[in-house]
Formats: sequence, C-alpha cells, structure tokens
Amino acid sequence: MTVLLEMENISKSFKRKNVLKNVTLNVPAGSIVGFVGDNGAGKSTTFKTILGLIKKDEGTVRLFGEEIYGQQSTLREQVGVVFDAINLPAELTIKQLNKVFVKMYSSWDQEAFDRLLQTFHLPVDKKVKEFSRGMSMKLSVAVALSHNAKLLLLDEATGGLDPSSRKELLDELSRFVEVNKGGILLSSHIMSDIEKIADHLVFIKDGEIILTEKREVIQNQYAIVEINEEELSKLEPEHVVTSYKDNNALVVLVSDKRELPENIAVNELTLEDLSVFLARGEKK
Ligand SMILES: Nc1ncnc2c1ncn2[C@@H]1O[C@H](COP(=O)(O)OP(=O)(O)OP(=O)(O)O)[C@@H](O)[C@H]1O
Repeated sequence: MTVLLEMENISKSFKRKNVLKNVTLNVPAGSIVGFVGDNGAGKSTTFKTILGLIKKDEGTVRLFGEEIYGQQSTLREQVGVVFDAINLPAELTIKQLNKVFVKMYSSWDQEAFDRLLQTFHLPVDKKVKEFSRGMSMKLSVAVALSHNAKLLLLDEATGGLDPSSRKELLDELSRFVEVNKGGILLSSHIMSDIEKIADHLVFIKDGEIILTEKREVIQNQYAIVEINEEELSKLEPEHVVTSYKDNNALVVLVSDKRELPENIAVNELTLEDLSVFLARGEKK
C-alpha cells in the first residue's frame, strides 16, 4: 500500500511548551484519516509542520515517500490545503481568481473546478470579500480538489457549513479518494462528519497521539464500560486502552469487548462518546 504522508516522532515546542510530543501518523493512499482532539490539542500545529510552515524540532515528515521539506512547488501542486483561516485575495472574484489558478498549477483541472463551483453553488462574479465564511470554505475546497493533488490536508474544513453543504463536501471528498486514489487528513470537531467518511482515526491529546485505529475496529470492537477494580484486574492489560475514576466507579475503554465477562453491560459506542472519553481518560 502506498503511504502518502508519514510523520514519525515529530516534536515541537513553542518557548518552553511542548505542543507536539513524538507525533507519529500515516495517511495511506485511498484513505481518509480523521484527526480528532480538543481545542489546543495540536492539530493545526501538526498540519503546519507537515507543510513546513513551522519548523519541527525533531522527527521526520515524508510526503509521497520522500522528505521534501521546504520544496514549496511540489507541496503546492501535490498537496491540497484547506485551513480555517481563509487566505484568498479578497478583492477578486472567482472568475478573476480562476486565471491565477490556471497559471499557478501546472495540472489545473478546469472541468473539475467548474463542476465543483456548480455543486457548491458558488457565484463567479462576486468578490471573495463579500462571501460568507461557508462560501469561502467551499471555494478553498473546490480549489484544493481541482489541481490533481494526491493528498488533501483539511483543518476544520467542514466547520461553519450548513448540513446540506457539509453533505455535498463530504461526498466530494469520498469521490476524490475513490476516483483519484488520493488520501486525506481531516481534522474536525464534528464527529458525525468523521463518522461518515473517515476510515482511520487518530486521536491527539495535549500534543500526544493517544489512539490510532481503523474506524470499523473502533465501532465493532471497542467499548466503554463501568467496572470495579477487581473486574479490571481480570482483564488482559493489552485490552485496556485507558481509564478514569468517576466517583467510586472505574470507566474503562477496552479494545475488544468480546473479552469482557458476560455480566458487564456494554452500550453501543459512538465516536462522540469516545472522543469525550479520550479527552478525559488517563494515559495507561
Ligand atoms: N505560534 C504559537 N506560539 C505559541 N504557542 C502556540 C503557537 N501556535 C500554537 N500554539 C499552542 O500550541 C498548542 C496547540 O495549538 P493548535 O492550534 O495546534 O491546536 P488545535 O488542536 O488545532 O486546536 P483547535 O481545535 O482549537 O483549532 C496550543 O496550546 C497553542 O496555544
């Protein structure tokens, strides 16, 4: 399997604060990796490190199998980027911007761009500064999907979109992965979006990756259960991912609910529950 993005043991400090601690994650071709963590967990810093916008202290970033750190032209062509802060020239219309994109990207796909403008209902004669936040987001995504990039880095790209726009956008992302065999690293606080399209999940907390797993494994095998110390001691340690104490009860995330004794009640696990749990739980 081709791996489009490999981050290995990336660390980064701002002044004395260690904001990324040995971050390791992969984005294989043909996959959508949901990147989940609370505010300030380190998601945007991770994206900026991949793009070389901030300097990492330690570790390796490989894109398309190579360390192409700082090679901005390769990055611009092959990596589609959508960040929360919109960075398009505000005085121009889409029609005017289109001429810039044609010159900027050697593999600009006008047909794809025209189709996306229609899908996202974007006006071509209106100045970007008059766009709503959602419209600007959709324009950024349309551009990212129109220059034959292999990898998309989407930091909160669905935030601020109405439900039908979110659906259109998620459908386009799934199509990109299927048709282009591309890969996507997507951060979002909207767990239902992640649930819909991500096939791998990476959870980050205080700059540390605390869980990397396939979505279907989480949904089929993981469980959050309330047990006591004695029951906990009977579980195989490798099945206990993390836990926290809630008054007298122990709340435990297990990686294989089939290993639990029968008397323990197991509820269906949603990604929303899991993300709240992981933000709270102690590292094992
Ligand atoms: N330029 C900077 N200088 C100092 N500290 C920074 C800088 N950029 C980020 N940080 C700190 O790094 C930590 C991680 O921030 P980051 O923006 O990566 O979080 P995030 O997971 O993207 O959060 P959110 O979900 O709120 O967007 C935070 O504690 C933040 O204050």
